[in-house]
Amino acid sequence: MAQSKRKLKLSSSTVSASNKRSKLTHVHTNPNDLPWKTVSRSKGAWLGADDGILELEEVEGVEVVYEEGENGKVARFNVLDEDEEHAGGQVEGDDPPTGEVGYEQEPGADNEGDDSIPLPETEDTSPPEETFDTQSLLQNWLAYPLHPSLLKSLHSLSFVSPTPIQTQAIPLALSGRDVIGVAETGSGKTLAYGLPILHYILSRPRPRTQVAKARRKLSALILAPTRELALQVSSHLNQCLNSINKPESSPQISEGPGLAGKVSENKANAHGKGKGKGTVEGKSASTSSTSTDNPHPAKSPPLVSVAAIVGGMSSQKQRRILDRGVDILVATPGRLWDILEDDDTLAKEIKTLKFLVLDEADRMVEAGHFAELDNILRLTLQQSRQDETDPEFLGQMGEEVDESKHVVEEEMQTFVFSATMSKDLQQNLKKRRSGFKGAFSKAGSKPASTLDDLLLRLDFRDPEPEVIDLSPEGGVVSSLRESKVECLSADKDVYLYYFLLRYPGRSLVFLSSIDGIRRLMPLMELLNVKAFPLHSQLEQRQRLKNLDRFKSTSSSVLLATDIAARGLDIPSVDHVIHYQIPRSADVYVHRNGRTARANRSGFSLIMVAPDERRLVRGLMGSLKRDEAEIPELTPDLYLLDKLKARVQLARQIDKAQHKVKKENYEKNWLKVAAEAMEIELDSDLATDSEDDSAPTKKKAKAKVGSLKAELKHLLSQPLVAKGVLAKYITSGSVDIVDDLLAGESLETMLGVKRVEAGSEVNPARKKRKSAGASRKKEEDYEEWNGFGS
Ligand SMILES: Nc1ncnc2c1ncn2[C@@H]1O[C@H](COP(=O)(O)OP(=O)(O)OP(=O)(O)O)[C@@H](O)[C@H]1O
Repeated sequence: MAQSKRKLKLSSSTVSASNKRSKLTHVHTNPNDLPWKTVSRSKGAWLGADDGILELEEVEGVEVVYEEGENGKVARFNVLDEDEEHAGGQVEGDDPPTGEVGYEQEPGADNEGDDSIPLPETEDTSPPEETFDTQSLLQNWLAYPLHPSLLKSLHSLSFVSPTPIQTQAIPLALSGRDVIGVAETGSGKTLAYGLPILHYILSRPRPRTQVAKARRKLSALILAPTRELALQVSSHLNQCLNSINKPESSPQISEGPGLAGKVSENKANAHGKGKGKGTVEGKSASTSSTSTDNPHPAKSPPLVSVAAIVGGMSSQKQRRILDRGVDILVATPGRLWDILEDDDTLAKEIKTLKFLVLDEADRMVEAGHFAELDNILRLTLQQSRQDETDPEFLGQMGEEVDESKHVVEEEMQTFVFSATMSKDLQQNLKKRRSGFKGAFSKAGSKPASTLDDLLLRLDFRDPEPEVIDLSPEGGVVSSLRESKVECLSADKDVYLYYFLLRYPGRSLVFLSSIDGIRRLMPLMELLNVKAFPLHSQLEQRQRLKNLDRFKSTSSSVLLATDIAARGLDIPSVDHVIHYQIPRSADVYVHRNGRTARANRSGFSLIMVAPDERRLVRGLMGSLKRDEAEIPELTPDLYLLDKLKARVQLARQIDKAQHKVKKENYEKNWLKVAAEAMEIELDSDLATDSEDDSAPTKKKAKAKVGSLKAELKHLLSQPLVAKGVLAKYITSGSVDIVDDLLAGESLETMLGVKRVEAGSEVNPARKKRKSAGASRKKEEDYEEWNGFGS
């Protein structure tokens, strides 16, 4: 039920009123007599329609004193003179650190342990500071004893409740257990392990001044298979730290004694006008002055630092960041191992980690990181285990390892998370005590796969790591609508083009090879489709740039290899298209997982050529599903046919352009080679390579020009649906006026209604068709011979 809410906000000056020159002006026993002010609620404070609060009021400069009365403790409210209250040395424009207290506080309750926490600070243009009541606004998080600053961050991110994997993993992780978490794509696994790590670091008393002086000791290592995923994980964690790392909002990692110290440090920061963020890939930490007199404020380090170490980016810069020390390191195994080979300090820190996380462990093995990963994991073994893995040691081994010999400073916790992990592997991991020996001892049975082998090398300190398996049946999330389209390989371009025009949105198209992307890119460009490539042969800077462009362009296409299949959290991907069949069921699940994330809806389409049907059947079989269950998308063959001409023309242009480029390259090469060898080229060849107006070149260019003009003309013609008369839209067999007036018509296809892709699929067949029926289907298919190339 909607209600008004009142908050009593105490400033530090009121908490320690006796130390300051505050002047008591009124004493009230009825809270309604206090000078309440209505608080305007900013967008950031919106928690959904059912947060139940219509109006929020706050009161400032009030001291609460509890007095023993006849019926127990009663609250008395001392209202302080406003001017006097701010005369406590507070710097202008700087909000004092506040200790807000819920109005409905139990008499006698201690202010320090109260749940109410300040809202995150905003930039200079911020509205009056707001308060909220954790009890009612973050009640779904209350069961978890997370650091108050983290709760504040969750609120500012509008993460009203934990996701199911977070609900299960966080308490276990907080209680020191090792966790193996398997949950559907987009279900919030990063914070399922990330929040306990941040909580641990934030809860250790560490004043900012100390943070600035000493090199930080690495607390957590998160390993991810791809650069993009590693960068994303670090930025996700930094997102939670944004308000925490601001010097003004939290001068100490944990609330310790010394409120006065807090106040003075905040004042100093206010003079420096510093506001900062966490460190990602060397991005600047917070900038603030530590002295009010310093005209050149020094950079102040973030309270918790997270760094990403990935290949393809300046390793010197990454080494510099590591030299300063970080709390959380997110890395791809390859680059990390490169660095570790010359960085003994870091290697030592890895030996005494508090948290080791393997995100998407199964992909890490596929990505060919086995050797590096294995080397890194060896560093995390307890000493006796390291001996155990040593080949020389193996030869001598035959006895039980004496666990009591281990001297462990602080037990490392291990978290392994993925959306796909076989049940067998989960069981093996759980029984890793015996499995571990099995993996290394000569007599032990061999692990089932490389992944089993690798994961069995993980040195869980927990005798029985907890396995949480929330993976959905069949591997796909319930908010995803899957579909398929059957077509000849040569027609996939036309079908893709049709799909992109018919269902505008953000589409992620997966191809199995980089060559395929290189072939499709120019076609997309010629057809005026906004497409960006993403594959491993692009420079890292370009990869990130393309990802950013895709994220920020509402109707665009990302043509990607499977480096984009795992973990990438791109908001609002409407469609995932499997242009080529994924090579395994896991890849199918992860590719699909780029859409329909965090309970949003999504659509996936798999393009199946006749020779790929067997593969798809196998793929679905591994997911314990029937291929016939996947509904078919029903393209409009009339429009498809019309698009064929455009695609064919684009192909011709591309071919002609390619030929010109190739000839240029060859001739240039010939010229360079001839010069190097000091020989003279045949006159024809020499003229051709130098002169742009040479007849052959001229001819080729003219051909490209005329084809381009033809395509331009075609693209300028509206694509008109069957039965629609473009000139007389109220005539013809289809009346499109209503749709046009309602804005429901698709601009690129006249007479075609704007609909979601999911609404144009044939209902799924529950059971495999009878032999006769499937023969009929094959015949239909033969009949529709496609477009050819
Ligand atoms: N408690 C929450 N409430 C709302 N959104 C959340 C919550 N936790 C995480 N999210 C958001 O959900 C999205 C998906 O989270 P995340 O990337 O961690 O998923 P994932 O399970 O790791 O996915 P994948 O398996 O594809 O890697 C992110 O945008 C994240 O910000």
